[in-house]
Amino acid sequence: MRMVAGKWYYKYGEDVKDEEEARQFRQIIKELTGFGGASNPAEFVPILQWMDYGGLEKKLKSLSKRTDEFLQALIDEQRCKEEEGNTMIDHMLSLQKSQPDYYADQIIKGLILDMLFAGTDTSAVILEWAMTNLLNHPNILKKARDEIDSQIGEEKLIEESDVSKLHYLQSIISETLRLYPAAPLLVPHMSSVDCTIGGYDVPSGTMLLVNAWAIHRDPKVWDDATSFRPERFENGEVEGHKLIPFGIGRRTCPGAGLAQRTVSLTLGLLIQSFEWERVTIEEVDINEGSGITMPKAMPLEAMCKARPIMHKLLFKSTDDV
Ligand code: HEM
Repeated sequence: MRMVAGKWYYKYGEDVKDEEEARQFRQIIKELTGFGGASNPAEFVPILQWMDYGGLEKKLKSLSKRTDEFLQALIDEQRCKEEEGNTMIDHMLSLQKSQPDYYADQIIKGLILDMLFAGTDTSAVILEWAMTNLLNHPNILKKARDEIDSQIGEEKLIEESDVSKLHYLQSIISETLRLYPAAPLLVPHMSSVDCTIGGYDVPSGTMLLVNAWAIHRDPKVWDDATSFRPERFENGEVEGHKLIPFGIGRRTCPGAGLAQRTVSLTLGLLIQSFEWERVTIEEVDINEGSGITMPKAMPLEAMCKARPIMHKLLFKSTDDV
């Protein structure tokens, strides 16, 4: 939310200007993510729709009203400020002046929600799975660290523009997205006309789910399908559409490039800056929990200590002061 509205809602202390507002936001996000993973029986048994089975529709309507009011208040607050800032809302409000029909408040609120839901948990989950697999495969972690040390050196931290040089790091991310796609069933689609898919007749208006998780682990499509082996991506492009963590076609994820850059940069910095170890001799648990973005069943715990580059850079920055 710092990028979106210039506010901290998850940090405690002096950076949180309004604790009540932060509490409200955290509550809204908690409820929205909870509903994101909920399945609604009424979508499969239409008769349940008119009796609002489980009260889901009523709860969602009340939550969407609170969310809408909260986001509207944020937009109004930014609009009333005398100085124009550098947040996402500021930029969209300035576009609203030149294109008022397109950048209506309703669209701005939708874009904020997109950023929050489609963009944050997905990237965080991928990072957690990548670190889990690196801790379970210390040889892969070492190879990634060696690549970073040889390509970037020990005098500076990785920057976004360096990521394209780190091919092995990117293979690790592709392999993580293959085995642990953050949206394992992509996003539900609906057939707009009668069609045939894989020999099955599908009437128009049918909900279609693509099981990317199963495609990514299909032994007919991948060698040694269930092993974590980033080397399989080292020779460049993957043929066909067998790797689809971001979907394909017109509704493919528009944040794919951003996600790949932020995940690569963050993972690269974690590897470059710290030595990582498991907290026990046993491998880190790789069971999948439930939820729309396929989290780990058990949150990752790991030990780390700063690598020499951190000491060097920290002392350098103290010297500069
Ligand atoms: C590792 C991170 C991410 C993964 C795995 C991911 C995956 C996906 C998938 C599978 C879809 C559905 C594609 C389909 O319908 O077939 C999707 C849609 C979408 N994603 Fe992402 N995403 C990620 C990060 C992001 C980020 C960072 C943003 C924006 C900041 C974003 C914005 C969106 C939006 C707006 C849609 C809906 C597109 C539409 O329906 O036309 N995603 N994403």
